[in-house]
Amino acid sequence: MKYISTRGQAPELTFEEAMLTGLARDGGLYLPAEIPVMGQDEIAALAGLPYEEIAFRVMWPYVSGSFGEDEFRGIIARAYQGFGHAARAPLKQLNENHFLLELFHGPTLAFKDFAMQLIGQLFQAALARRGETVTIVGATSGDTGSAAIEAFRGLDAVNVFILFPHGRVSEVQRRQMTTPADSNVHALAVDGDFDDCQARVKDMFNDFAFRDGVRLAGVNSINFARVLAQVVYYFSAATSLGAPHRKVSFTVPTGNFGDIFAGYIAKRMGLPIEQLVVATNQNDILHRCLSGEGYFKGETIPSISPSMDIQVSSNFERALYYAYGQDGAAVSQLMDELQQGGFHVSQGAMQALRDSFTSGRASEEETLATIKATLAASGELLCPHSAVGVKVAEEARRADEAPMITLATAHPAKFPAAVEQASGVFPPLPPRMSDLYERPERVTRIANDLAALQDHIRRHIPA
Ligand SMILES: Cc1ncc(COP(=O)(O)O)c(C=O)c1O
Ligand SMILES: N[C@@H](CCOP(=O)(O)O)C(=O)O
Repeated sequence: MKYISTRGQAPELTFEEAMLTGLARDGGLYLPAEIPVMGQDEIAALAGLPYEEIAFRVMWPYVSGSFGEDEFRGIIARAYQGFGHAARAPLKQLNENHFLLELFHGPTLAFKDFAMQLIGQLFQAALARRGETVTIVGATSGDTGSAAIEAFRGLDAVNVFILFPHGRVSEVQRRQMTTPADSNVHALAVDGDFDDCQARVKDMFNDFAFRDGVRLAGVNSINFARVLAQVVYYFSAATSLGAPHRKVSFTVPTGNFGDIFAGYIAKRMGLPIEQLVVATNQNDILHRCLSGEGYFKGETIPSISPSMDIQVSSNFERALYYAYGQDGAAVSQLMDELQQGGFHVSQGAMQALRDSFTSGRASEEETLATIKATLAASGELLCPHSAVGVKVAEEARRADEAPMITLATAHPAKFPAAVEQASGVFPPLPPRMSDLYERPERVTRIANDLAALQDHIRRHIPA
């Protein structure tokens, strides 16, 4: 399997090379040259299998040139052994035709652990084989950063720098990033918003002297391995509700478009998905775009679902690549226009996007009301991101049809203030994290300035 860039000007790579490379050298994002399709009988055979076996069968065609079969099975087993639920991604029924896919039973209590625990293992295996070290620089609105730090802390071959927007993540998220004592992990509180952090990370990748000098690697969803790991739970959830014999729909709380793009890949692999619903908070650039208003950046407004406070959705570039008929030059042109503020989507591409995605938006009030109402109706305490999903899903459901599965992307205990405000219930952290508020923090406050960030990173990686 070869991997190609959305902008068409970077070298084709193997899975392992694409994983270790991060952003393509033409500024684009790597994708498999062809998406493997699973037969309906192969999909049916997934029903009832352990999560790890489903993960192996779904991901194997993508990785088989880079990892051995036994090696990859071992990597999957180690990745998910620390999860706090035997099913890894359990489904809960909310009402007659609406289900919640709980993705927060990993070590840092967010869906990011599904991919990050896996790529932590993949990086270790690949770097040991090559005898190489890398510098991972990541941007986070709260959850990617803590998941990355948890997955890579204490590893000799990896130094990790996480940029998060100062004052714009929850206290639990911040402490998850600032309290690990391992010397190879560094939390940087940037004076800016998430989009600034993500832009600086991309700037570092586009500065080839810096990139090659520090051997830069990325674990944001820039990295296709991140997206791939998230494809798995679409299959596990859908087959447990009767796919491929029955269609299902998914609603995905969305920010950087990685999680819903994983659903799109699952659909292209043959999973019968009726609707893929993009659910946004008040930072609704994706909803506006899918409603035909073009893709124009606005100001990021802080919300009670801070992990989705994003205006420039990195993976939307991947969706545009397919919507524009895999035309790298067209994608490059759009991304240039985005630098100037935004772009209109062509009629044909808009139709292609609408064939794949629908969308909705939840206001702050609606999010709070959904947390309260869902607790009363089903006993399920939602985090604000998941509540955005449930609200939008209820509107997107059609009377006739496919069961709706909303992705519950984080544990409510990561956002206790909003959850308590909405429901009157304070969600406690799991016992293994109960001293989080007492642990000493280690963080560097830093300007939203490329040179300052690069200087800090150079000075903090071992010679
Ligand atoms: C809790 C939570 N929900 C939803 C999202 C949005 O996911 P994505 O960025 O893949 O669209 C994020 C951030 O990625 C998140 O941390
Ligand atoms: N919401 C994310 C933002 C980064 O997204 P990623 O999937 O590209 O890593 C976060 O919590 O950091």
